[in-house]
Amino acid sequence: MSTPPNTEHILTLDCPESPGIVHAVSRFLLDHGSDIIDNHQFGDRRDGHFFMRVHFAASGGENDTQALRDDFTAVAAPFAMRWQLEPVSTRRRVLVMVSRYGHCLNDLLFRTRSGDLPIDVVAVVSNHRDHEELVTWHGVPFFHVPVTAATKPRAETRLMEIVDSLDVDLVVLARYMQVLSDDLCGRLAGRMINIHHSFLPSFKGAKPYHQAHERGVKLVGATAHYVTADLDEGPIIAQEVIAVDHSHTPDDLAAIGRDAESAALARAVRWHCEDRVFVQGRRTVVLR
Ligand SMILES: Nc1nc2c(c(=O)[nH]1)N[C@@H](CN(C=O)c1ccc(C(=O)N[C@@H](CCC(=O)O)C(=O)O)cc1)CN2
Repeated sequence: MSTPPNTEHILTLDCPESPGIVHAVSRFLLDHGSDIIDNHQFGDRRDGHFFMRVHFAASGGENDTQALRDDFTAVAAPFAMRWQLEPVSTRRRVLVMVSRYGHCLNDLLFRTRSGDLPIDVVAVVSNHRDHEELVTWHGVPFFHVPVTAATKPRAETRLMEIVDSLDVDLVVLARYMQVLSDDLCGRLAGRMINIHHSFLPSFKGAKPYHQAHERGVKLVGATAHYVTADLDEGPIIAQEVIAVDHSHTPDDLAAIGRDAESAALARAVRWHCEDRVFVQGRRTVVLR
């Protein structure tokens, strides 16, 4: 008899702390003939909330994922779990937005092409045409959506048309330099990531490297965070810092900082697409 295929899945859940959560999950996996490959959990004692991410191999094929979901519903209900169960093979559909600075876009496109990031960049949207040739070379659809104060609502409507038509899972602001409306932030809550070019909460807003130079910092940094209506205030996902010194000009700091920006953004995109990030109020829990 041939051995049925093992399909790897990721089960993520969070819920109010309660006795028996781990037992209920492990019992479910045992009852479904699954092997646990990797398991991370965190119980936040401050606010009594529990987080869990289980990587497991189920005995059935991919078409049994819905059966697993149907059965897990009864496990989740008594604990009021928020949960998700996805095959590891699911590739998230990502739309990248960029303005003039293209280093983060270039890094994401390269990491995707090389297989380092297991995502599909399904579109790039920009308010400028500077990076159209690079995007087209990668075989990715490029959408030029110009923005002015007067046309911003129409530009955001066009963006959502593209997001919906391409079934986008995640929007990544790769140095996209336009403030997005409260409405758009609400519609993409939890699935839009921005890279801010400073080690937040230091140096919010415009020209953070000039602010940092004025302050005489010895580290520059970058912060990848979920986008909310409050500029640069969204839950932080990943950060990166690089040492600098008194000899560096603001332009030097910006050049040095570009590596930190690309590294922090790629890490945040990876963790989000691997279902490792949980938003808890103004913070995140990252199970890695
Ligand atoms: N609602 C939000 N929108 C955006 C966020 C956010 O957190 N919430 N992050 C920014 C990125 N960003 C800093 O990282 C940033 C981008 C743009 C501006 C800004 O003042 N833009 C001006 C236009 C500037 C220009 O045309 O060059 C504006 O929108 O009027 C500040 C911070 C992305 N959006």
